[in-house]
Amino acid sequence: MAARTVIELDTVRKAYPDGTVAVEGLSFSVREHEVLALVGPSGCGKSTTLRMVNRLVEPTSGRILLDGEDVTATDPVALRRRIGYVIQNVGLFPHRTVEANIATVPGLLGWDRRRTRARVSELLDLVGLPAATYAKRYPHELSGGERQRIGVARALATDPPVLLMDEPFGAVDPEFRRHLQTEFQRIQRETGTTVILVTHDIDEAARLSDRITVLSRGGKLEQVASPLAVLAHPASERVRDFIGDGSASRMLALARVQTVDLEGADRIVEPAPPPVRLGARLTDAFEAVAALPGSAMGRVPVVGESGDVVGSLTADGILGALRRAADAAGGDAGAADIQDAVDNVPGREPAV
Ligand SMILES: Nc1ncnc2c1ncn2[C@@H]1O[C@H](COP(=O)(O)OP(=O)(O)OP(=O)(O)O)[C@@H](O)[C@H]1O
Repeated sequence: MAARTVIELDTVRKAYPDGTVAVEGLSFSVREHEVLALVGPSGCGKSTTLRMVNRLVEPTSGRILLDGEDVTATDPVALRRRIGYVIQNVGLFPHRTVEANIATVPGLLGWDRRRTRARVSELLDLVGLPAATYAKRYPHELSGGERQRIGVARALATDPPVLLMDEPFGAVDPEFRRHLQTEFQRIQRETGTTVILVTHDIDEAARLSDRITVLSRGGKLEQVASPLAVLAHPASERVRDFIGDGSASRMLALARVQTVDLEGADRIVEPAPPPVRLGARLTDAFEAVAALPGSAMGRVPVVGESGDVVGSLTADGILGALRRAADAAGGDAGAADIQDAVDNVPGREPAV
C-alpha cells in the first residue's frame, strides 16, 4: 500500500515584499512517517519553504496542504500545535526552566499538572537527559548540544504528527553532531513522526533521510529521490555541483553487503582475516578489503547472523554491490559513471 501523503506543496511561489523571489513553482509531497531532507546551496529558499508549511511565512501563490487541508485556511495557532518546529539556535525561553520550556505547548492546550509533568519526564528520557538532573535547570546551565536536545523535546511535547527541522544540528561540533544525528534517528523511528529536515549538508541528508529534495537558487526543484538515487544519478548539473565530490564514498555508506555479491567460502585463504557481516555497510566491507595483507589475496570472509561463514567478498564484489545499489535506485546512468565514482573512492588503489 502506498504511504499516505501528509504534506503537499503545489506550485508554491514566494516573492518577498522587496521583490526577492525565494521560491518558484515548487511542488513536492511528504509521506507519512518519512524523513524528507530539503537541501541546496545557501539562499535557495529552504527555510522559506519550511516556514511556509507552518505559516511563519505566507506563500504568494500556490497551495500547501496538511492532511489534505489548505494551511492558509487553518488557524495558525492551531496549525503550529500540529507541527513541531526545531531551529538551529533552538530559541528556548532563557528565563524558564527546562521543564517549563518543554511544557509550553501543553500549557497552551490546558493540560493538567500531572499529565504535563509525566510528559516532560518521558520526553527528557527520550532525549537522554534525565528529569532528576535537568528538569529544573535553566538554558544557560546546559551545553549547546543539550539545549538542542531540549529543543527537540519541546517540539515533540504534544506528539505532533509533523516535525519541521531547520539545520537542527548546525551549531554543534562535528563529533557531537554525529551523536545527535544518531539520537534523532532513534527518536524518529520510535515516534514515527513525519519530518522535513532542512540542511545544507548532503552527508547529513544522505544519512538521515528517506528521500532528498534538492533545490537550486530561486527555490526551484531540481530532484526528489532516495539518497542513493540522488548520489548515483544526479538529475542535473546543478545537483551534481551541489553534491560535489565524494559521491562514491557516500554511496558506500548507504549500500549493504548482500548474498548476491559474494563468492564461495572455499576461496578464502587461511589464515583468514577478520570477517565482515552480511548486511554490513559497504564502507565497512571496503575498509576491511583495503586493510588486507597481501597474503589474503584481496578476499574477506563474510559471516551470517549466526556467525557462520556464508561466503567471501573482494573489491570486485564491492564494486558490483555498488552498481547494483545504484541500478536499484533507478535512473539510467551508465556503468562508466559508477566506475568513475568508485575510482575516486579514497583507498581503492591498495584494495586491488
Ligand atoms: N524577509 C525576507 N525579505 C526579503 N528576502 C528574504 C527574506 N527572507 C529570505 N529572503 C531571501 O530569500 C532567499 C531564500 O532565503 P532562505 O532563507 O529561504 O534560503 P535558505 O536556502 O534557507 O538559505 P541558507 O541555507 O543560507 O539558510 C534568499 O535570497 C534570501 O535573501
